[in-house]
Amino acid sequence: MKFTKMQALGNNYIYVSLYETTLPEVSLPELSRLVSDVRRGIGSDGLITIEESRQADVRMRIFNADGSEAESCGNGLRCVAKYVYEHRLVNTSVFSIETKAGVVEAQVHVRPDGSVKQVTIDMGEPRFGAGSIRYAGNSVIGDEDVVLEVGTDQLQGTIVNVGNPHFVTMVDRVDDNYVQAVGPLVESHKDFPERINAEFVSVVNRNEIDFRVYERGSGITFACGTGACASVAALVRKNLVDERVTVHLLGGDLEIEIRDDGHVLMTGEAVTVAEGTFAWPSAEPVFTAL
Ligand SMILES: N[C@@H](CCC[C@H](N)C(=O)O)C(=O)O
Repeated sequence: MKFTKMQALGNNYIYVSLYETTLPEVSLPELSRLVSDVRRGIGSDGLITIEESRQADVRMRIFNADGSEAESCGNGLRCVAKYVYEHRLVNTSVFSIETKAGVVEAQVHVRPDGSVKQVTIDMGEPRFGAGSIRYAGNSVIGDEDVVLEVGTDQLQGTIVNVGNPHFVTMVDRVDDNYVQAVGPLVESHKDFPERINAEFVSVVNRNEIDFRVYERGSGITFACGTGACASVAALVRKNLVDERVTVHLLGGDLEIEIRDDGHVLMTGEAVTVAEGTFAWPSAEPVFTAL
């Protein structure tokens, strides 16, 4: 199986273009678990396939490192956009990408040598509150917040659906130890039957925020594009930041803009790390031992 490893702000996936290669006879969740394993596979935050679409110019599917399929992936969308443009699977710099959550628009910023380093994605309009996801709790506050019982603490956060689900909590200062301790409890909280991505954000000023994430199905990652979009959308709704915000993530910065029509625009890097062939037959026995 041919693959490309790409990363965006350190959020790295194995990309498999079904235009150019065939998949081994294994389910995609299994394949994602296998390639994501840094010791027995390749090592990544998950697997992304690039496929033909009936509704858009191309289609992507995203699987987390634990094999669960997500609806969307912001960093993945930017890498897919770079990939399909540079591989001439599209011939315009603005094109559409189908995800499990619907179709979004990508714009690649083409450099003089024809390569792409920066990509903007129009992520569409976010939805807010318990009604925008599968929520099984009974602790709703206002239109968009819920309170979770986490150990002996109560944690208030904003629910935002940007294709996939997010719980955005404000903290005084981002703290990686806190994210490691509390993130998994939020991700798998009983109030979220489909689990959730947990974001911890602190406002630096009206145009900058610090951000950490514990991703559903992948744990702590260096960056989460949809999480950054969800966080800025939540903070704009609470009038705590302006409509253009630089999000400082563990892996670097993302520029997020909330347009007048409510659409969230995300701009940031997309980088190719390696291309190769995954030796599936020799890997198979290793996988079955997992
Ligand atoms: N890292 C991604 C999000 C990947 C999916 C997420 N873990 C989920 O399960 O919803 C991003 O950049 O948005």
